[in-house]
Order: sequence, then C-alpha cells, then structure tokens
Amino acid sequence: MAINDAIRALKHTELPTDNSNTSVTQLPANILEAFIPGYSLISKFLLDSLGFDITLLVSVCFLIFGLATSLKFAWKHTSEQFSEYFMSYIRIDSGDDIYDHVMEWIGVQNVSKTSRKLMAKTGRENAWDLVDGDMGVPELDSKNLVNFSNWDAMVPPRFQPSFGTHRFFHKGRLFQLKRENRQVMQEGWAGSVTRDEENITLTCIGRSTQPIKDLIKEARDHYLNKEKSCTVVRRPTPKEQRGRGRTVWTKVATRPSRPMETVVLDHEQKNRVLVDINEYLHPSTPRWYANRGIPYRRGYLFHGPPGTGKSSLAWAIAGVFGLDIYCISLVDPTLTEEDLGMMFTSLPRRCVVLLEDIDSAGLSKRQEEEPVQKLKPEDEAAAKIGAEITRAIRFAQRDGKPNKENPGISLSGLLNAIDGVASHEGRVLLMTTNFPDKLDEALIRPGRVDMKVQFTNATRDQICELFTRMYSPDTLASLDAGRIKLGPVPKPDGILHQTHLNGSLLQPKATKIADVMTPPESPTQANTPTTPFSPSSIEGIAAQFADQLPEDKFTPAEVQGFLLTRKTEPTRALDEVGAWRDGVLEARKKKSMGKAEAVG
Ligand SMILES: Nc1ncnc2c1ncn2[C@@H]1O[C@H](COP(=O)(O)OP(=O)(O)OP(=O)(O)O)[C@@H](O)[C@H]1O
Repeated sequence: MAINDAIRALKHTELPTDNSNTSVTQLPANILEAFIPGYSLISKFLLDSLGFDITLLVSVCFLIFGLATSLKFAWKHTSEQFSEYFMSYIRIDSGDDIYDHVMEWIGVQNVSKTSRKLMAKTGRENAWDLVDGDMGVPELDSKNLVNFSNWDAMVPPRFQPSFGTHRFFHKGRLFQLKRENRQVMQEGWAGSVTRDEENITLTCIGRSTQPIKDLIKEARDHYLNKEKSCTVVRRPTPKEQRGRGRTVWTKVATRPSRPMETVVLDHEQKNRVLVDINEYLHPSTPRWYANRGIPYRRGYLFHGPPGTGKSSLAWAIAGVFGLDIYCISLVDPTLTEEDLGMMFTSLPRRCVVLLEDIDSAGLSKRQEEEPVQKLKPEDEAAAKIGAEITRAIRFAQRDGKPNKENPGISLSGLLNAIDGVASHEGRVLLMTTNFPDKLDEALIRPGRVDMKVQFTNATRDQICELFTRMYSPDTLASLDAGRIKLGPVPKPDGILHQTHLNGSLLQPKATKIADVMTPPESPTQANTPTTPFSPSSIEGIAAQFADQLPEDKFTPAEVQGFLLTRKTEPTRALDEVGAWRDGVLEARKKKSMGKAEAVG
C-alpha cells in the first residue's frame, strides 16, 4: 500500500529545477508523505514553530536504512551463493552417536571457553564417575562418615556451545558449528506428543568435506579413547519417544567394563565361551558363513539358579570384546512385536544383545503345541495358574487393563525378531534364564542357541576364588578389561577352522583360561580397602574358608554378599562363616517346611 502511494507520489513529484535550498539528499516531500502519513503537516509545524526543516534529517535516515537493507540483502545473497559453491557441510542428528562424539570433543575445545553463547551442563554423568576420580573425592565428616553434601559443589559444570552459530579454528582451518533445536510433533501410542529434535551442522570453507570428516574422526577417537575401558549400555528408547526416523535404542549408561577375571566360573567353561565368541567375531568368519549360506548369527543361553553369574558373564563378555551391550526386557509392557523387530533390525554390525530372564516373559512353551496328555492334572493346573499370573502381571503393568493394541510379545514374535530376514547379522545374542526347562524347544534350537552354559551354585574352587579376589589388593590389570587378551582358538569340533580360517586361529590343543587372560603385571595399591595379608596367606585362609562351606549349596552371590560385609577382615570372615552357613541352611529348611505345610 505504502509502496503504491510512493509510486503515485513520485509521478506527481515536481523535481527542483532551480537552485533553491533543496539538496539531492532530500527526498521529495510527496514521497516522505507516502511513507509517513501527515509528514508535511509535522514538517510544516516544526518549521513554523522551531524554524527547523527536518526533511534533510529524515531523508538521511531513509537513505541509511535503504543502504543497510540492500547491503544485508546483498550479503545474504552473496554468502548463500558462496556457501553453495565454495563451502561444504555435514549435518549430524542428535539421535546418532556421532552427535555425542562431536559434542564431547567440542566441550574440551577453546570454542567452549571463549564463545559468548554457551550451555552449561552438570558435570556429573553417573555414579561410575567416582571410579576415575574426575569427580573429586567426597569429604569425610567428623564421625568419619562419607559426606556427599558438598560433593556436587566440587564438580565444575561442563560447558558446550549453545544453540546458534559458532566459528572456531582447528588445525589452522576455520570451521562453523551451527546447533539447532526444533520441536516436532509425533504420533505416539498415547496420542501426539511434541519432542525436541536437535542437530548440528559442521561447515568448512572448500569444496571438500574431508576436513569435516577428519574433524569427526578426531572427535570420535577422543571419545572412544575416553571410554576405552567402558561398556556402553543401551536400552530401548521409551515408548513415547520411539518413532519414525528416531533411534529405537537409547544410551542409558557407560560403565567400567567388568574384568573377565572377576567372573568366577569353571575355567574350561569360561574359556570355551570366550574362544567361541572370539572365533565368531573374527573378521574372516562372516565370509565363511556367507559361502555356506549360513546366517551369520550366534546365540548363547546362560542358565542356572539366580545369583550364579549369568549377567556378570554377559557384561564381562561385552567388556572383553569392546562391544556395546543392548539390553531388552521382554516383560516391558510397552514393548510390541513390531518394536522388537525394529530393535533387532537397527542393531549395529557388532554388539552384544542381552535378553535377560527370558523365562519370565510369558514365553514359556507354546500352549497350542503343548501336548496336553503329557501333563499330569496337577501340573496342568499349575501351568494354567502360572500362565494366568503372567498375564495378570502384564495387564497390571499396563494400568490394570488388558491392552488389545499391545498383547505383548509372543514366542513367534520373538523368534521372528531373532532370526527373521530383517534381523541384523553379526550380533552376539546372550539369553539368560533360571528355568531352561520351561523354554520352548523352538527358542533354544541350534541356530538360535548355539551354546548353552550352565551356571551352578558355588563349587569349592569358586568359593576359594571369590575369597581370594575379595581380599586381593586391586591391581591396574584387574581394573583394565582392555588388557585381557584372547589367546589362540582351540581346535573345535567343526570344520570351520580347517577349511576357512587357514589355521590362523587354529591350535592343536584347547587353550586354558589362564592363557586367555593376561595375569596382573605390577600390582599397585588402589584407594579401596586392602588387607595386610600376603597373597599366599590369603590363599591359605581361602582354602580353610572353602572347607567350611558345602559345595553346590550356596550361590556365588550369597558367598560374595557374606564376604562384602567383612571386606577388610578375612580372618573374621573365616571365624564367622560356620555360624553364617548354619543360619542360612536353617532358614532355608524352615522356609521349605513352611511351604510344604502351606501346600499340605
Ligand atoms: N560366578 C560369579 N562370579 C563372580 N561374581 C558372581 C558370580 N555369580 C554371582 N556373582 C555376583 O553376584 C551378583 C549377582 O550376579 P548376577 O546378576 O550375574 O547373577 P545372575 O545369575 O545373572 O542372577 P539372576 O538370574 O538373578 O539375574 C553380582 O554382584 C555378581 O558379582
């Protein structure tokens, strides 16, 4: 409208023809009138009352404004053209691991100190930070109790570039980091939800993205170096955040890798598992599988009573092979078969998938295929009650209502996810159960479960080892899972090695676990409580301790629990173990008598 008025005014403008006081910088009054209604009145009023002609001033302002706008437009256009033809960029979404790598790296760069637009983050990541001392040491109060009240204050916050554009030099090259955040609507199972979606764009001058790729690699190396001896734990992304284009796995923690030595298990058994996984993960193995048309997958079933080390071994395996661990709970009430399939599809090429307590997921033997005549009437009743209870628990977890939309994971749904066409190959699948007999044959057939590892209550050797480990001084080696090296793979029963692995992994005799793990080299005292006992005297006490406990009666978890409450006093543990043993056995007896009475 104003533009039209201005054009109309221009037509009627009488340009000065004489040498009057109108200069070229003065815009004709008609134009000004078009832009500022009532301008001539104001101007006349000011001229009459103050004797001051504002036309010149207003004209200059207009010219500056016009010039600035044109420059801005020209700059925008030129920079767009420049970045189009002479700059390269790489965009990274927050759902990707590279995002964490770059942000972690950028956090320690100068730009995070000098930028005027920063985002502060609490320095605390998780409880494991205490391990590497990054977090300072909590104070001891007057009563010698550890006091965490001021602990957080000792931890400096971390700073990262905030949303917006940041420029920084790296290795003599100018980079630009643009961090953006936008809200997106997403249809979820509970209706539509908005969620924040972040991304960063790294830009550099030049027609090649190589400098940015190098920078990302450096950031990745920095990150992985920091987390070298850690195991990254991932779990399914919460239901409401799962969705199209969004990762289905969320990193929930990074914890120090569990050293394999700390899992007390029959050495042969442990070695067998490690060697098998090592062979499976060997770079040449996928081709061997492909040449024979065998799906490149391997599954392991760890079974045994609770507290015998099944999960511990899974964690240690992830640590030894430097793999991230992906944990799935099949009793998660929000988990659908579709989700499960998507999760298996989006696994990385190499990882450990841990399906814990697979028997408690209501996946026990397929009812439709269970031969009814095999069951005694009382067993049948018990099985029905069991199934009802499982269903009730699942319904209760879903707000007490049967959820028709999500009937849970069926056995066939799980089998499809594990070995369906979409399932990613190359992963190590570890399943744990306390009741292997309850599992459907289909779930544990070869190809899905290739090796079964039985865990038992503690044997004499295990008790000795648990005791010795508890009272040994910490060593650098025991804290560093990366030091564990796998020795040569023993000759297995299959033809795999003879035909394909060129003997590179082939050894004539089975390797002992002692060969598999590097022994501690130079023991160094750590800050944790230590005992004044020499290793040989600890071994002596351990043998006496083990003599006091019957074999196969106590789980390693129980023995560990007893020792933990006496963790600096091995002799006290030895003195008190007899009473503890009798107490536990007595309590068990009473409990089983109580159960028998209740049944009777
Ligand atoms: N064989 C073992 N070696 C070392 N520690 C063990 C062993 N078994 C159990 N523990 C200790 O006992 C605790 C429980 O062990 P873990 O969770 O591995 O048992 P689990 O068999 O997986 O039990 P559940 O079946 O209840 O999941 C852990 O603190 C672990 O350190």
